Amino acid sequence: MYALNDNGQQYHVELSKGDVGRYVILPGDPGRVERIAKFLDNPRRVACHREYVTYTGSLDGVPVSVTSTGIGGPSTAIAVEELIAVGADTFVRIGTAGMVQDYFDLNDCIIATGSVRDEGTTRQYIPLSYPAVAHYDVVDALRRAAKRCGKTAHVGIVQSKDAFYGEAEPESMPNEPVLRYQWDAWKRGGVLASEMESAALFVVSSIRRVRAGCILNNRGDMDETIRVAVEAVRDLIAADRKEEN
Ligand SMILES: O=P(O)(O)O[C@H]1O[C@H](CO)[C@@H](O)[C@H]1O
Ligand SMILES: O=c1cc[nH]c(=O)[nH]1
Repeated sequence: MYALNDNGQQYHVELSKGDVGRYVILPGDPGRVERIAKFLDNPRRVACHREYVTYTGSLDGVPVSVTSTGIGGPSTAIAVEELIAVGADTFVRIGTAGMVQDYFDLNDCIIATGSVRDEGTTRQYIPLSYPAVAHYDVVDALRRAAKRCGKTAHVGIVQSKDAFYGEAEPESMPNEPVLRYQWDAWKRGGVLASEMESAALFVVSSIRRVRAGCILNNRGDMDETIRVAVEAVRDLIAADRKEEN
């Protein structure tokens, strides 16, 4: 099912079984991987190919990895598929986002419970009536971790799109009336923020029966958001350990 390169590694992420833990933190930006990896014990770079940079370290003695997804659904779906193929089963995306609602403080973070599938990748997996939802375990772990870290978190639906400039500069698009109409609909519907990867992450994860969640940041301190995500992974590790024993 999965494509391998000449070294027997996953074709795009260049990883093999044993290179990553079951818990993987997923930033979009490859430049954010090392910054997140510094929160792990003994992090080391295990792969770097295209937009996919991977570090593996540990938390509480359990292997945890960080892999960048690149921008958008296509590269995210590939990362998630290939990470699952080498043993990952729990994902936490850490990303930046534009705020749809205007009542947030710029320091607040967003925890996604689901995503509007306003992108093309997941339509190639399953009809649009299938929801893009985060896994309850990960949402709950993120929510509790934010509280412990003293970070205000808004929990709810986000939007995943393909065209960054459709959000950033709709006036430059022939499709401007539709973009504005839709943005207004998301706002009235309570959508919290707009980004580009969570729908692909949630749909692929649901279909493959693994767990995924997502925490987003606007202009706030990224290290604070990373700390929340790392705390949430610690919680998941502890809860999984308890369940296994
Ligand atoms: O900060 P990351 O994780 O890359 O996420 C957001 O930033 C990029 C756009 O600038 C898109 O990938 C969007 O989803
Ligand atoms: O406004 C923004 C900021 C980050 N990412 C987005 O998709 N939109």
